[in-house]
Amino acid sequence: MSTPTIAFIGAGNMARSILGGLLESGHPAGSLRAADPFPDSLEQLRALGPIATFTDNAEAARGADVVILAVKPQVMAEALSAIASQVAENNALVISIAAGITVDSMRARLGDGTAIVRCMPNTPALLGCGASALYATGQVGPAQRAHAEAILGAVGIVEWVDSESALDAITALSGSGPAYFFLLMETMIDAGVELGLGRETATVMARQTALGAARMAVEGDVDLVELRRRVTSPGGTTQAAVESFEASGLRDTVARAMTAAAERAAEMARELA
Ligand SMILES: NC(=O)C1=CN([C@@H]2O[C@H](COP(=O)(O)OP(=O)(O)OC[C@H]3O[C@@H](n4cnc5c(N)ncnc54)[C@H](OP(=O)(O)O)[C@@H]3O)[C@@H](O)[C@H]2O)C=CC1
Ligand SMILES: O=C(O)[C@@H]1CCC=N1
Repeated sequence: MSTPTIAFIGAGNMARSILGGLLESGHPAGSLRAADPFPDSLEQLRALGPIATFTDNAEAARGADVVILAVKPQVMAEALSAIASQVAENNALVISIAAGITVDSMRARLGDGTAIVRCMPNTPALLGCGASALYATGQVGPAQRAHAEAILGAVGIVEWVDSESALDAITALSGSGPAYFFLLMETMIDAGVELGLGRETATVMARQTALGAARMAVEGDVDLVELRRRVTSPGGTTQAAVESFEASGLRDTVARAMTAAAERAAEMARELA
C-alpha cells in the first residue's frame, strides 16, 4: 500500500492523538499536514514531528490523498466549503470524525461523487488504545478503505459498521463511553471519602482498580459475567453491593443515558444538516 498524504483540518485533541499515532506507527512526517486558524494548536502538532502546518484549510488540503475533518460539528460547514475544490481536484478520501455530521450533509458541500468515511473514535486514542467505528460510502474504493483502516488503526482498534445510523449507537457507547467510566470513578472516590478514606487514597485505589478491571476485561478471554462472579463471594461484600446496584436500577439508568446520547447524535445531525 502506498503512503498517502494526509491533511488534518482542525488541530485539536483528536487530531493530535491520531497524528501522534500515525507518526509512532512510522508514517513519514513529510506526508502529514494540518490546518487550524490558531497557531498555538499547530505548534503543539509540530512538537510531535516535522509536519507542514497551515492556517488556511484549502492550502492544507491541496494535493492530499486523505483529508481528515477533525473540527467541532459547529464549524464543519465552513471547513467543508473551504476544502471542497481541493478534494474534488484530487479525488481525495474525506474522513470525518465529527459527531452528528451526516454523509448527506457532507455530500451537499463536497459533491455526490466524493469518497467519504464517517468515523467515531474516542479519546483513549491519545494513548493508542482507542476504539473507532468506521462507515464507508459506496464511492470509497478498496485502497481508500485500507487507508482509513490504517489511519485509525494507528491509535487503537477499528470496527466497520454497515449502516450510518449505527454510528449514533457507537457514539453513545464508545464515543462518549470514556466519560461514563470517569463518572463512575468520580462517584466511587466520593463514596470512599464518605466511608472515611482520605481523598488521595480513594483516588489512587479507584484509578488502579479501573486499570486492573479494564485489563482483565480486555486481555483475557473470560467473559464479563464470569469475571464479576469471580469477585463475588456468596453472601459477601460484592454481592451486597451488586444487589444494591440492581435494586437501584443501574441497568435502566445506563440504558437511558445511552439512549439520550444516541438521540442527541441524531438531533445534532438534523440541526447541522
Ligand atoms: N473529544 C472526544 O471525545 C471526541 C470528539 N469527536 C469529534 O472530534 C471532533 C474534534 O473534537 P476535539 O478534537 O475534541 O475538538 P477540539 O476543539 O480539541 O479540536 C478542534 C480544533 O479545530 C479548530 N478549529 C476551529 N475552527 C476551525 C476551522 N474553521 N478550521 C479548522 N480548524 C478549526 C479548533 O480551534 P479552537 O479550539 O481554538 O476553536 C480546535 O483546535 C469533533 O467534531 C467531535 O465531535 C469524536 C469522538 C470523540
Ligand atoms: O460529546 C460529544 O459530542 C463528542 C462525541 C463523542 C465524544 N465527544
